[in-house]
Amino acid sequence: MPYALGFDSSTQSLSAVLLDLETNHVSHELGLPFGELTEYASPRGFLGNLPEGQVHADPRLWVAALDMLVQRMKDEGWPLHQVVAISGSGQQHGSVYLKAGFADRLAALDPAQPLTPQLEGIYSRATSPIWMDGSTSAECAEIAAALGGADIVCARSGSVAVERFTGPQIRAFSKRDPQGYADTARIHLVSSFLCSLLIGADAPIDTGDGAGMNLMNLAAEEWDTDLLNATAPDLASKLPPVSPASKPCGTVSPWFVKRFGFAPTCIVLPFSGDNPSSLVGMGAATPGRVVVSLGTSDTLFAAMTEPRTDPEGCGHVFGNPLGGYMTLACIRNGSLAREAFRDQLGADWSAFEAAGDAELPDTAFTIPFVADEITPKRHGGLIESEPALTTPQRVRAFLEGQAFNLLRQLEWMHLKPTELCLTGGASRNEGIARIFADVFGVPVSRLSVSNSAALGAAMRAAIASGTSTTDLVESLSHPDSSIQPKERGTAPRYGAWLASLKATA
Ligand SMILES: Nc1ncnc2c1ncn2[C@@H]1O[C@H](COP(=O)(O)OP(=O)(O)O)[C@@H](O)[C@H]1O
Ligand SMILES: O=C(CO)[C@@H](O)[C@H](O)COP(=O)(O)O
Repeated sequence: MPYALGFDSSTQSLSAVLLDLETNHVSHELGLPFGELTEYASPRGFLGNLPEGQVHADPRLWVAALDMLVQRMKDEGWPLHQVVAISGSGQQHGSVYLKAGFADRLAALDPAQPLTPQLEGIYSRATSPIWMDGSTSAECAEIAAALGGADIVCARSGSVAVERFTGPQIRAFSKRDPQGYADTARIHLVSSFLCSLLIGADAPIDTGDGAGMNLMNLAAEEWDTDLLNATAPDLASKLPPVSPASKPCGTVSPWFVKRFGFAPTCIVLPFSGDNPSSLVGMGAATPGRVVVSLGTSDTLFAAMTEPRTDPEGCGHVFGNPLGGYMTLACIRNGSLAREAFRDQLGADWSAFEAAGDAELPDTAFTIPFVADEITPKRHGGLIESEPALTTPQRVRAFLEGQAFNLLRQLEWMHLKPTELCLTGGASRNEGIARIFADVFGVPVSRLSVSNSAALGAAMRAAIASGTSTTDLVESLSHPDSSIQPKERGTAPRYGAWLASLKATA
């Protein structure tokens, strides 16, 4: 019986989904929260105590997690020898810096030894900046100036120069540590780094995740020489090639074959970003379905046929792994802000469940930016309009504020959804899902598979091995029964919220 396997390495965990290709159903699912790997001191997947604005992760954590997760899959009896195709995805924008000899090291791995120690000393930068890093405003301005303006960077790459994007992060590294940059022979995204481990060679960067770098020419689907030159010296030689997500880039390496029993013929597709991969998993790669992902970040995305950029400069165009483009807005104050507010209230998630039933006065709203926000750009600081609300009301106002901020993205995206598909860790909370239905004024649905990014990766692998996309979407991306919005809308509060948001600009 053939199987397709998908991985997803998001901010806080690595997960895997195995598809049975005879029935087109999920046969196995497993997740590994990075906090379990205590030696990396990253309970949330990233390191603490860095200079202001910098958020980095230890790349060895991702390597160790891959080794550990596949070992668990083997121990649980997953039919790894019957897997015919694998793909995966990674949190977007994060980058890994490697010395010369990375590919040689991968090719010479000893299957009797774990992965992490065999890659010691190969990193030219000890830590990897991730999407939460906001420390590169100066570099964004320099790149925009070199290209002749923010609008030119946006027209070419799909986004204005953005602090968390890989190009500005590479420029910052080349300025802060010129020797470390000179010692770097290869720069990978989280996605292409993990794919490299799997194939035992340098993997390409796919057009979905590649569009989140401010380095790829969106129309040509190739590195943009002017953007490369504006970013850092000799950058072209340090990047792997760009590839469509659908073109196999190798087979599983001997290390995985010998250690875990994969078939040497099992093909590997380029990994993509977690959001592009989730677009596939949610059955939204064909325009029509609008997805909200409530993971560490909150994102709203949809497929689109023509690239449409955000006049405010916060939204993005990425490649759609199944062809064409996708539109995306990313909110930094997602799950970690919900957790901080929950803890501030001394509550637990049941208060968020209960908030679905709370009623609010028309004047009550909350600007829910606990930490600095990127969409829109604002300094952190919670603003609650009404001092005397109950806990369920305060939670409702907070969640409505988060939903309002995603709702307003529909305008520049020119989207008018008739339904919203929710995914991500917080989407399982019924109260949160109900509030999103009320704010958007449309029914909300969810999939039974919780990790839509790993599912999308497995679906991409299945498509490459000959399964029809339509059959997969029909079997796997069929939303469950939907939550209907309440009759009484949230419109008056939305107006007050928008006015307050403008006033804080
Ligand atoms: N019952 C719940 N209610 C609200 N949020 C939840 C609940 N369970 C998990 N979460 C949130 O889900 C988040 C993790 O989501 P996930 O999609 O796994 O993140 P990522 O993919 O970014 O690693 C946690 O930070 C947590 O706040
Ligand atoms: O920066 C973005 C998208 O542009 C984030 O959405 C990252 O891709 C992290 O994703 P999650 O871990 O929150 O799923």
